[in-house]
Amino acid sequence: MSVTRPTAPFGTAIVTGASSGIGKVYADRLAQRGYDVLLVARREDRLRAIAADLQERFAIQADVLVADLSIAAGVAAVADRIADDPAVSMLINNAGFSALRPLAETPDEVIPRMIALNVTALTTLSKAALVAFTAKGAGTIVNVGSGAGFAPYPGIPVYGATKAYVYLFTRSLQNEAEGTHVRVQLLLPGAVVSEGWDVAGGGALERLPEAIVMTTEDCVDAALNGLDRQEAVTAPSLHDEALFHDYEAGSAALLQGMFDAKPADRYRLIR
Ligand SMILES: NC(=O)C1=CN([C@@H]2O[C@H](COP(=O)(O)OP(=O)(O)OC[C@H]3O[C@@H](n4cnc5c(N)ncnc54)[C@H](OP(=O)(O)O)[C@@H]3O)[C@@H](O)[C@H]2O)C=CC1
Ligand SMILES: CC(=O)[C@H](N)C(=O)O
Repeated sequence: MSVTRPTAPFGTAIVTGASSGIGKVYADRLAQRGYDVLLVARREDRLRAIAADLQERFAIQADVLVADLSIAAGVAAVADRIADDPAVSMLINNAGFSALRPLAETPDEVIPRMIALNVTALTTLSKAALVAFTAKGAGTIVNVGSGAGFAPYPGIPVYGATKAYVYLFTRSLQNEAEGTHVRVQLLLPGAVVSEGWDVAGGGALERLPEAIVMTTEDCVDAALNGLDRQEAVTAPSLHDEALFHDYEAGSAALLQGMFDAKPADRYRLIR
């Protein structure tokens, strides 16, 4: 006889990039809060070990979806799950990678792969979740950007630009979700200790002063605290919130200032 397990009270949280780093801690904390979790990444052995551990410690359902989110089939597998499983109540769009190299030294294949994962997958899955959550009148989307998306930083030309995209895209998504019961949080970590720095290469983490690098646990606990406080944007390591508010006020003024039928005086031709 088959036994149907009751759905967890909070539903199922999908965590992309759950096999290590920030995503692994998200899976842990959400399971602790009583969510069932669906863990997504490429390394199946790691996902299965994490899922087994979470099930044992928190008595929740932890499933695994092995998918490469830099290819369309992998993204479609997750999007289908969001569309088809009414228990899905949260999407943590966390999977991403960086390459610490100047553009001229970045292998050609890395560029489309990074954009596919950091930009296309996050966008496609956000859309799938927005549609599904709007239809059922509830749901939470968390998009993981980075402090590196706010200004050009040497050695990460493509990565920084993908995170600038995550910022602008997610702020727009929040406008679109306004008036619905879909919540969208933008998480902006600073520097966080994770395997991501090994993937990025160049031993950069070791060169950073300890005082500016956060643990994954502190990052995710602050992120969830921000979510509980209904924050739209959570930047765990940003102590001076005014910096962010001034940035947004400045960019809104710049946007307005960009629109005029006449060229600016400095471009007037002197005859
Ligand atoms: N660490 C930091 O300082 C900062 C990190 N961030 C962001 O945080 C997020 C998590 O990074 P972090 O925890 O540091 O790094 P990790 O390398 O520890 O985690 C990245 C996760 O993404 C998964 N992943 C990578 N490529 C793919 C792919 N093609 N398809 C599916 N999953 C993939 C990895 O799993 P697998 O290899 O098994 O597929 C892994 O689970 C990223 O978006 C990153 O940009 C933002 C700011 C700072
Ligand atoms: C610079 C990096 O690669 C880092 N993952 C970050 O987002 O700060």
